[in-house]
Amino acid sequence: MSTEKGATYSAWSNISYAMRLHWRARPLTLICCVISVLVGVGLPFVSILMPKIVIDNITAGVTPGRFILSVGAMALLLALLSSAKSYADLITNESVGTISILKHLQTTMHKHLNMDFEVLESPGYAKLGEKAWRAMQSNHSPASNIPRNTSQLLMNVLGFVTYGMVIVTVHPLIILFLAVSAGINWLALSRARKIEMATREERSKLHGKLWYIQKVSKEPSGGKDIRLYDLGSLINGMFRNVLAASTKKEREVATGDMKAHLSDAALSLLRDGAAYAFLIYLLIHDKMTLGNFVLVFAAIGAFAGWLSGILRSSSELMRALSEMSDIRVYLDVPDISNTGAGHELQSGDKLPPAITLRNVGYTYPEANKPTLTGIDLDIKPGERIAIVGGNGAGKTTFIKLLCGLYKPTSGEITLGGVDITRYNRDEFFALFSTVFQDIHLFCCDIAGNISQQSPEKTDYGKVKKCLEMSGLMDKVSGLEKGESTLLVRRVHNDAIELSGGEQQKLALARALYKDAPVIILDEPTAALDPIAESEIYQRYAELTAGKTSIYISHRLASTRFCDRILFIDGGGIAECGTHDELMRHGGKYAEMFNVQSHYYKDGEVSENEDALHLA
Ligand SMILES: Nc1ncnc2c1ncn2[C@@H]1O[C@H](COP(=O)(O)OP(=O)(O)OP(=O)(O)O)[C@@H](O)[C@H]1O
Repeated sequence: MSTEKGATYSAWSNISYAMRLHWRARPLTLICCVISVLVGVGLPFVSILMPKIVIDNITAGVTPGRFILSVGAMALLLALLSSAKSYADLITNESVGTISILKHLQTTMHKHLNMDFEVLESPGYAKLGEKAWRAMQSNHSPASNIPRNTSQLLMNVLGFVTYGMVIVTVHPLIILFLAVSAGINWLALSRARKIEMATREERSKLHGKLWYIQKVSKEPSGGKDIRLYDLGSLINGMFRNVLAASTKKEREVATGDMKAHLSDAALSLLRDGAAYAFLIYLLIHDKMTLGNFVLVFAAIGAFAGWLSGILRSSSELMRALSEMSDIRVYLDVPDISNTGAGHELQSGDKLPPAITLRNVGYTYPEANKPTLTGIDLDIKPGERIAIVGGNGAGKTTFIKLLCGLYKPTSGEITLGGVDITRYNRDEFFALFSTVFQDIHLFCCDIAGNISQQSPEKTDYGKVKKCLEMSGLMDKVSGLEKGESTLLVRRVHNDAIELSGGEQQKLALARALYKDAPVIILDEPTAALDPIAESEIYQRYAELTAGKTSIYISHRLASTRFCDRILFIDGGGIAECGTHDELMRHGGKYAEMFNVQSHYYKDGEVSENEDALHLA
């Protein structure tokens, strides 16, 4: 079962999931777990059997040869079992945590990279991701130890049964007594586990908050504001409060555990004391041989150990299984879009067919009103469209819908008359070259950042051409290693840092390299200096030649070279037409344009009070 919220998996399902994961990665691990179970019970059993055999042999007066043979055989068996245990423990310890952590990291990495963007962005999913991440963070995490937890539980149960049988054969009353006290222990521990489970969700939320605050405090991107606005004490205060709340909850769990263990210790003392007294009574009254006395005496002590072991390992296993559920809930969130075979698309280097929007609307998850509603639009192949509008009008949302990152919550978008959801998601993405406002650089060289390919697959001539067109060539040619210069200093010591405008040029070069039939530029010149910006405007026709282009900008003068301007306002297309048409119409576009153009008079910045009014 897999839903975004509240999915659960049975204990059996989680155990078999973990076992299959280990079996596929290294079958020897599970074989060693089975060996651990058998040897874990057999080894102590042989140890407590040995004194009985020695005493029985002595009291029976066996020959020295037979004595040596039977004791020697036991000693040999002990040595063999002990070696088997060491080997099994070694293999299990070596691989249990490592395998599952690596497998989960690989699977989650694949999930992050391939899931729908809309799902990736949703806050609910991010919380599931944090929970899953915490569940698999270290190789000491319970989720990675399910094979070991399971084998320990089995070993304790097997030991409990075996030793119980030994005790039963000597005197059934003792086992009855031991079983009743075990039941009481179980109840005490169940209470502790209930507290743990009841507080789990809340503890997880508090951990999530701590994690977030820590992340914010160490990210350089927020570091400037934290220092200049003196946010340190505010963030510290938040951290302290959340930490105090988290510690309080953890203490509740620890107190429950402590009470359970105290009651376990008190009961063990009573139970074992009474059982030993009974044994001594049987021995004194000749109702038990010395050999059996030694055996059962030791068995009662060990029996208590098996019992506590069952309680402890079942509690650990339960915890591991609920963490495994966290991981699986995250991994099993389904994609919304079509990732399977889709409707046939024409090859990427031709103009795409017309894109049509009919009554398209979009409401963000958890938002109380739609960001966009009732959008009707026909985009002709090769058309150059500009999108303008105020902050928060929905321009970026519009282009995310258009290129399939979001699925409309109402209406439909078609490409060549076919609903875009019918195309394979990744084939559809291939139609778009995009430059978004937030630019991400990858920890490879400049050429790789542009081609988005390995060096062997990169066309360096094309990289150079795109660098020229985007205006970044001057910078790159001045670097010692040119386009082989590494980026992202966090990863590479010899990497360089690009300024905001240079990053924007690099993003444009990346979009040009992809050379997809639709090019979408979301404020691609916002960080550029006036000369670089004007070069991009002059080259716009060349950059978008033979492509459909969508251009978002707040600089209204820059949209004049587009065939059509869409003015987004009030959740829809409020005005549509060429620059001249919209100016003649005298609506909000014209108003915005006039306000903006007021700043620029014969190359000088107006300093009148209108400017202050607008600031
Ligand atoms: N991931 C999101 N979840 C919820 N609401 C969002 C999300 N992204 C944007 N919004 C909201 O949707 C509205 C439109 O945002 P969008 O980014 O599309 O505006 P925009 O026109 O591109 O704005 P700007 O000119 O400031 O870049 C805003 O009110 C914003 O708060």
